[in-house]
Amino acid sequence: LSFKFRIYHLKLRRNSSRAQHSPLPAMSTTEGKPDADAVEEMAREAAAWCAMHGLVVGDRADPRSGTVPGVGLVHAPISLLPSRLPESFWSQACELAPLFNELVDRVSLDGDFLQDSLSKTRQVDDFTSRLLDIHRKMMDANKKENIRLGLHRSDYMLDSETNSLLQIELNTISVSFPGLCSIVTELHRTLINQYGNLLCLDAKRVPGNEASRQFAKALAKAWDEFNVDSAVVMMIVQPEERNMYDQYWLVKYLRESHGVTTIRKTLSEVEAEGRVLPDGTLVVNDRKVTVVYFRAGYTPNDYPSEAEWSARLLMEQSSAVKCPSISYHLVGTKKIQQELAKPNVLERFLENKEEIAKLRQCFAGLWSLDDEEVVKSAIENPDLFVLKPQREGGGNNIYGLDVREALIRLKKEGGDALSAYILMQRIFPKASLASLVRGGVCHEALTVSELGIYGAYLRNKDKVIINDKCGYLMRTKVSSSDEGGVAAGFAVLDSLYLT
Ligand SMILES: Nc1ncnc2c1ncn2[C@@H]1O[C@H](COP(=O)(O)OP(=O)(O)O)[C@@H](O)[C@H]1O
Ligand SMILES: N[C@H](CCC(=O)N[C@@H](CS)C(=O)NCCC(=O)O)C(=O)O
Ligand SMILES: [Mg+2]
Repeated sequence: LSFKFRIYHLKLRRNSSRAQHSPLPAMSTTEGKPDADAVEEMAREAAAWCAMHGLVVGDRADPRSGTVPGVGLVHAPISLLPSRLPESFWSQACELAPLFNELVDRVSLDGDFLQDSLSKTRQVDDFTSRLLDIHRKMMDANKKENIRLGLHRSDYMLDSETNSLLQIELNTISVSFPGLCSIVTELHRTLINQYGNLLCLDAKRVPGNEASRQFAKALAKAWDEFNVDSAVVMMIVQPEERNMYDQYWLVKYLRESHGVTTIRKTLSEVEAEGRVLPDGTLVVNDRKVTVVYFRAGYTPNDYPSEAEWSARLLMEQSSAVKCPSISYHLVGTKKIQQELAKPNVLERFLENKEEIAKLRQCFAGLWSLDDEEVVKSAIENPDLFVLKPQREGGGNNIYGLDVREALIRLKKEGGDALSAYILMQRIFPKASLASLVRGGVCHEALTVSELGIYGAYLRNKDKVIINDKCGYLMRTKVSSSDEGGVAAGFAVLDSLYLT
């Protein structure tokens, strides 16, 4: 193998001196067989490593892969080597994490701002309307959440037009991959150590990634703050969940590092088995629950009947720490993202001028559809925009010519139809070659990446116990795909190589 690599390496040196902005050494160049062999060898090693380290997801080919743990697993879709990012943008993204954590908490306390900002949306978007109903009930009951836990992920793309790091969105509910992302970093460090000297790569340029342990620690600290020893953490999950191993990593660290027991329940199971005691304690299946961690409940698909809505309300009414609370959930909607980008709005929630400037610096163009001018230019240049409904979980955005059609249709419909959406500047990251491995098959593609920084925020009344970045998720997708998404099958799990 080393002989092959030497040949490959020499070719690589010759190639990379030619190609400008050469991405990480493309694991296979057009010439010569050996490169393909080398790549295949690495892909096999990587896939085997994934299986042995729990970097796995349910295999959609196996009907039981989302319901029976340990059945129908396949290695998580991965890139063979980490994607590169200039260190300055990495530092900028890390610096923003505690600022966004604090912003979420401040905005969550302004119930009127949330209700008013979403008031027109609720006229045309039933899902958002149901969330607002629960929020309104809590406001009317003057419900206070003294212990507040946020486990967020702020997603960014590096816009090649402006060479600036721009926020795609801030997720405040059910952020995926805090478990698996840490293992991808380990995989890449292992592969670089094994092959790096021949590829002139240095594993130390792959930043550490403790997301799984730090999220488990934040959940455990929230459980500590509530201080009921016999209580459990309850993870709200979907009836079918092929990403269950990402979730089980948190369960494992909660138990092994913090001695905290987690139970997994669907919304309908909570409706059937849950109740709130007169003192507000949430009891499910006779277990006291002091922390509810939502890995479901972020999409209308999670509420197929009234049972799921009453479960959501029951938990909100209880004294348990909700991660997220209904307020934190609403702060993470795209409409609020767009409202916060308006002039002088951040100043309503934060005092520090530098921090406000840092947040604003990463905002892409964001507009409501009340803005006639912008709607007009989006109809004329649809490729420069993304049209977004108030939905999470991937697969809901509108791109390209569909933006024009949708806007013309919505304008014809008139009324508040436009208020269900926001318009966002389309961000164009630079494409680079990468080798992707999915289902044991390795192929090279032109890709773009999206960097997510995890953040944890834990507060008890006016004491901020945790406000920190907690690792990162790099998702890499073929550059031809508008939407992306790992679960959706377009993106792979990646990590970072700082340049
Ligand atoms: N402004 C944008 N420019 C380019 N791509 C975008 C933009 N907004 C979203 N995307 C792409 O669409 C995907 C989903 O969009 P996002 O706003 O994150 O919705 P969701 O909440 O469903 O994840 C992103 O991961 C990214 O690949
Ligand atoms: N199955 C659920 C999925 C939860 C989910 O979709 N979360 C959103 C933020 S709300 C998200 O992080 N999307 C990026 C994932 C991707 O790229 O595939 C889970 O894992 O618990
Ligand atoms: Mg997203």
